[in-house]
Amino acid sequence: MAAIQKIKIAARLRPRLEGELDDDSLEVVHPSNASGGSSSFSGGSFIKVANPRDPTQIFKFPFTSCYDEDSTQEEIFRNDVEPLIDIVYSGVTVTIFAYGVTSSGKTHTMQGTKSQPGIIPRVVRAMFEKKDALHQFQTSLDVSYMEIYKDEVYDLLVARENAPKLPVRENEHGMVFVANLSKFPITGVEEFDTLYNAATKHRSVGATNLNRASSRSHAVLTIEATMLDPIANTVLTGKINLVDLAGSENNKLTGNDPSRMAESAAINKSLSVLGQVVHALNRGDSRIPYRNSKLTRILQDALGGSSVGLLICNLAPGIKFRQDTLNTLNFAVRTKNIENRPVVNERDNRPAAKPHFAAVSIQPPAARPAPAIIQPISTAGSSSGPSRARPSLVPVSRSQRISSIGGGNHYQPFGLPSIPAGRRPSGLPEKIQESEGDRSGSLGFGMSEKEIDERISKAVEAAVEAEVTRRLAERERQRAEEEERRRAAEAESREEQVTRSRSPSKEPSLPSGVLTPLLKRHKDLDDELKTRLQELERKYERGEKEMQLADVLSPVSRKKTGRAYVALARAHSEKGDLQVALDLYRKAETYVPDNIKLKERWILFVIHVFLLKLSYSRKKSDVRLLSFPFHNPIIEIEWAVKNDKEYVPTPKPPKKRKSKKRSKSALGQENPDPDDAMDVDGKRQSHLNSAAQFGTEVTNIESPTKTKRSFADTEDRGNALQTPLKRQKRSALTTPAIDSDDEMALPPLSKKDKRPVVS
Ligand SMILES: Nc1ncnc2c1ncn2[C@@H]1O[C@H](COP(=O)(O)OP(=O)(O)OP(=O)(O)O)[C@@H](O)[C@H]1O
Repeated sequence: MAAIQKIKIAARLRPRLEGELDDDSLEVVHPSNASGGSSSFSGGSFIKVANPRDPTQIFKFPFTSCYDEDSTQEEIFRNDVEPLIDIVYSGVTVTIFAYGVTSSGKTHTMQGTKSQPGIIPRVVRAMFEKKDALHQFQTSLDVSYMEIYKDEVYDLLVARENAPKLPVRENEHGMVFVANLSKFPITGVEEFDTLYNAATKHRSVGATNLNRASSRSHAVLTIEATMLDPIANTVLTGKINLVDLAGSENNKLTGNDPSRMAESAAINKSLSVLGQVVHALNRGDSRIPYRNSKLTRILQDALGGSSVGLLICNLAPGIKFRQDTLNTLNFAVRTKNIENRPVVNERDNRPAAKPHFAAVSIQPPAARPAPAIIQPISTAGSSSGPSRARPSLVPVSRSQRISSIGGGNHYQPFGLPSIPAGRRPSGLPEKIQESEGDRSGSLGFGMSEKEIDERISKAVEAAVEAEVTRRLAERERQRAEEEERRRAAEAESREEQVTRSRSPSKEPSLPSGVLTPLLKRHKDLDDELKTRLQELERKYERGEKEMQLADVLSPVSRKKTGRAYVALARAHSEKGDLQVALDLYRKAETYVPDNIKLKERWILFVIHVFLLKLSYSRKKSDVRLLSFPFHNPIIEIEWAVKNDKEYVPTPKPPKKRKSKKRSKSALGQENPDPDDAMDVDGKRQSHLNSAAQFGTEVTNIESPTKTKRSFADTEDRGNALQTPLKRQKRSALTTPAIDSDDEMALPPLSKKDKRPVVS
């Protein structure tokens, strides 16, 4: 297991700016404070914040380094940053990032001013100083600088107008990099300053209420040190990423205009993803959402990866920032649990031995090339308990070896190992060499190079020939087997056919002549079935279309269409086109399937039509309405109109006898006997009762204030036969209309319609 390095956290409180109120909402407490010491960053210090909701409650955030408002750039650099330079020169990637709310002093800490240079210029100077001390290496430094603005990556070292959006990619080893990002070699501090000052002007900066020069992007400056060991012919590559994050913003405080708002949204989103990544790493999630923003993708190696990390939390004083301060501190608390597994990036430049596999025939096999290593090489005793850090996914090719840092505790903040003597620069962690294959490049078998080559060619030819022959033979065998199987199957099926034709049929044969009418009947049925099916399909398609149309309409349009269909249905029912009316009600229902009242009315209407049809069919041979099975004047009028007869009202039955059973059976009866209906008053009455009862039920569920136009109603109005027949017919057949106060309802009945029944 590689040694685990937790991200180190440093908190820095900036001094109050002009116009900011003096309050003690935030305080940096050092253990030496009590004893009157002056140390501003010794261990054991913490940040003290009062709970905004309950000021009596105090939160304490202990960090290894806590810097108060009097701390200097020099202090921070010497204490927390300088030790990391040696780690960079050991071939490890180091990432320092400044995090905090807008105007909390991130840029001041990272970049600083001419009079108070920040971490970046100090790191560069220190890098050059160290480089000059590394006599045994041929060291070169390169710089690259990018910004992530609105989740797009731009090269800050090229003129802004020429800077395209750069893609973030992953190499074959799973390492994330920014494609086409320029990298400039730097030979001295002045050269760097010139480049950096020019690049800084390209960075997106804007004025907000809180900061006159607020960074609108995240900036990542990388100094890469390449150290060639000319004797060992190996190359060490160390990097330091200096990240000045844009600050989280509260748009109420910043007073951002729309363009600033868009920037702010991008900043806040990427910072939120950063928070999610930190949270996920803390929980030990299997999926870390690095890919959710460019910022986290680029910082992936620093967060749970193979680099050493330092997070500087910048804090702004004052109640105004208290909530943001708490957020920053909470973020810091989570981040300090993130475990990285730093690895040394070393590339072996020595030429690899040729894989002289042909030599197998004449000598024991040469050592095989070392396979790529996905995990850092383990260091005994370097693991400290169960780890939640992701294993580094940086694989190492044969010529690139990675060693983990572990063991001793040379650098206090990161617990790095002590420096071994030798050609290594002072303070560099020890590499663990993996076993190498035979690197001599010479077989030394007493054969000339030419002879070996010839042998190789022969061996290869022979091997290829043998392989080709083997494969051809194999294919031939498979083909023969397949052919055999096919023939056997064919023979089997032929045999089966012959057996079947020879053996007498088990089914008894029908006498001639019987089959033909049966077949004919079967065909007729078949045709009928087909016609019915087609009809059904047509109906279904029509319904489908209606449903599809209903699906795309807005609820209001659906309601309107449904209402229109109801109106049409009503018009048709008035005309007596009951079938059409039925269809239209059905359509209306497609548009307003949830309208229960429409459903109820529709059911009543269907029953009504059914009863009507039933009565007509019964009356075909009878001219007298008295023989009508139900005491239903509407139907009687219908019948009279349709048959051009005079309407004679049926005398009221002497007494209503309730018989649930009969009534049920009457409704369910498919072929009622007309004579029964004629002779037995009770039976007729039961039909009537059932209908009336049904109508009453529906009426009961409606509001008593509503106009009730149930089936029972219809009957009452139908009783008003003394009115002209036409109106009676209309009022009777409009029965299934919907309540007037229903959304789908038609206009309420006129007063005339409602007038009392005249008997
Ligand atoms: N330690 C400090 N000493 C003196 N002045 C400071 C310090 N820290 C910050 N400032 C001042 O506070 C102001 C805001 O600082 P800075 O621009 O660095 O904030 P920031 O966090 O980078 O803001 P943003 O996220 O908006 O870019 C600047 O005027 C800066 O000079």
